Amino acid sequence: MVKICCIGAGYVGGPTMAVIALKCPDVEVVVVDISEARIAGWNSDRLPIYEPGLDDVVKRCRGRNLFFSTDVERYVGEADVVFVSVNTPTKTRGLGAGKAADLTYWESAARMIADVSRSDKIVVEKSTVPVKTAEAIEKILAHNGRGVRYQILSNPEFLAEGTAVRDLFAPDRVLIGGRETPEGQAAVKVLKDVYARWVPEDRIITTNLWSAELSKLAANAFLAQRISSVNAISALCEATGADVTEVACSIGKDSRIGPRFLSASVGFGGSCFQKDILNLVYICECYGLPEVADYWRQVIGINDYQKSRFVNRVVSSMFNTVAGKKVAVLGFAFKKDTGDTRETPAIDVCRGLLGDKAVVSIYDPQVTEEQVRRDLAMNKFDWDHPRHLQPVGEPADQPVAVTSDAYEAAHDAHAVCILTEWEEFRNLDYRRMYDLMQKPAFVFDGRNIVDPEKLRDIGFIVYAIGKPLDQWLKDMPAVAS
Ligand SMILES: NC(=O)c1ccc[n+]([C@@H]2O[C@H](COP(=O)([O-])OP(=O)(O)OC[C@H]3O[C@@H](n4cnc5c(N)ncnc54)[C@H](O)[C@@H]3O)[C@@H](O)[C@H]2O)c1
Ligand SMILES: O=c1ccn([C@@H]2O[C@H](COP(=O)(O)OP(=O)(O)O[C@H]3O[C@H](CO)[C@@H](O)[C@H](O)[C@H]3O)[C@@H](O)[C@H]2O)c(=O)[nH]1
Repeated sequence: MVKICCIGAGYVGGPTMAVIALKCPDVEVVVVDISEARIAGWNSDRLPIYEPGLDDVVKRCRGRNLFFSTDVERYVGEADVVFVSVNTPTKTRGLGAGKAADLTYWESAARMIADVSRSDKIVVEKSTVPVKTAEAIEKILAHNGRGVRYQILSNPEFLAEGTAVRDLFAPDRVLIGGRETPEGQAAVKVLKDVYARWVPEDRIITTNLWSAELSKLAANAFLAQRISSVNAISALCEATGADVTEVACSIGKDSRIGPRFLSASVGFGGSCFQKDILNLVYICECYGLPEVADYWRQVIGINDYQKSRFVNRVVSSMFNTVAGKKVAVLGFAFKKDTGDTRETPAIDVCRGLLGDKAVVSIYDPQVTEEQVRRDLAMNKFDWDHPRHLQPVGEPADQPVAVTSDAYEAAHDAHAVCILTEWEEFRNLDYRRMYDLMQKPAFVFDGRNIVDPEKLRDIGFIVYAIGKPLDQWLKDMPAVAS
């Protein structure tokens, strides 16, 4: 029986291993982590991450062939296949600060594997890493190996949060990169046989190590580029009277373009896109490709522009000042169906509003008040370290409230900003909201989930990303002066 151990019980390690355990009942899967709180969460009735369908998967195999433990060394030592799914944050200091991947956690995991291993192992890169990381890991293991033989595989993860279980059950593809030696190919086969238990063979792609590592960064860069492209067009729509939803639908009908990932928004967030593109930019610079680096950097540039453009619209529409005005923020997670707030556009928007002295009232069905305050107090990129190691500043004494429903957030507010596309925000009683609010009452829809015309009929002044502007906004400058 193959024994699997996964180092890192986070958004990737937890769900991925739970699905492997479910689909391979004869394989023992142990997920280990240095964070006691995380492991305690996985062993409890309240899992440490919110992901639709995950509770059920974990309940069906936890204690049978799926285990969560802090005894990292024991289970790594016993495993045949060790997945490494630890944080790979953006460096905040030193060479490559603000761009390069910080491989501290990866390196310490690799050194620990070398320390405790007494039998040959396949080590699988599950974290997203710079191209050529496998070479560095091989060196660490080879120089500390005491005769143990290792094969390194790259098996990047493509799941998206909110749909992780669905994505893992029916992935578009599973990618496995390995050395092109007989030993390397034998290791690829071991991992392929695990996935082949439920993934059709034609969806399991095998490549060389560097192609697999680079494909992950490239896939995220392409996805983020689509969002920045449609967001760039959204600004032009507002200037011309075109409607970005109609434009996206029209171009998406071209089968060469396709309809998905063309929703204009307040900006993309999440733990991956920005980090991985910065990583790609840094790699390009290191290989002497500044033009390529600049090309990808601009995807982030447009994303930052989109977030500040949204704040500018709010401020300029409200007579160029939000000082002392209550603004309700609906949604703080970076997308619906997750409680994850890493790099969420809501942080930048709230900071922008607070910078203009607004009083902000936030409601999100899955994000706690503690998390909101941590996020608003945290420095850029610090969120991507294991939670118990995150340097968190004292929450500043800011005029921020976190409410338990949308109506409470909107009570007495001058404006509502919709920043996450939660289903419940589509179905709010906007007439009731309007009655609760100061007048003129504004809605700024950063996700295009409300019908602007219906809200205008109620009496709201509505701004929706990339949609024709109503007269009020046409009369205001797009950029606050
Ligand atoms: N979140 C996603 O949707 C997603 C999808 C694909 C790939 N990825 C990549 O996967 C990796 C992990 O992402 P995540 O979202 O699961 O992060 P996460 O922060 O949720 O989980 C990482 C876990 O690793 C643990 N850890 C760190 N160093 C450790 C060590 N030396 N020993 C044991 N445990 C250790 C941390 O305590 C943490 O619980 C990153 O490289 C990320 O870019 C993430
Ligand atoms: O048309 C769209 C689609 C997405 N978004 C935003 O883009 C961000 C990222 O969304 P999504 O990609 O769905 O979620 P992630 O969980 O960040 O997943 C991405 O990042 C993961 C980590 O690398 C990869 O594994 C996934 O394949 C990749 O989709 C979110 O803020 C979304 O709201 C838009 O604004 N418009």
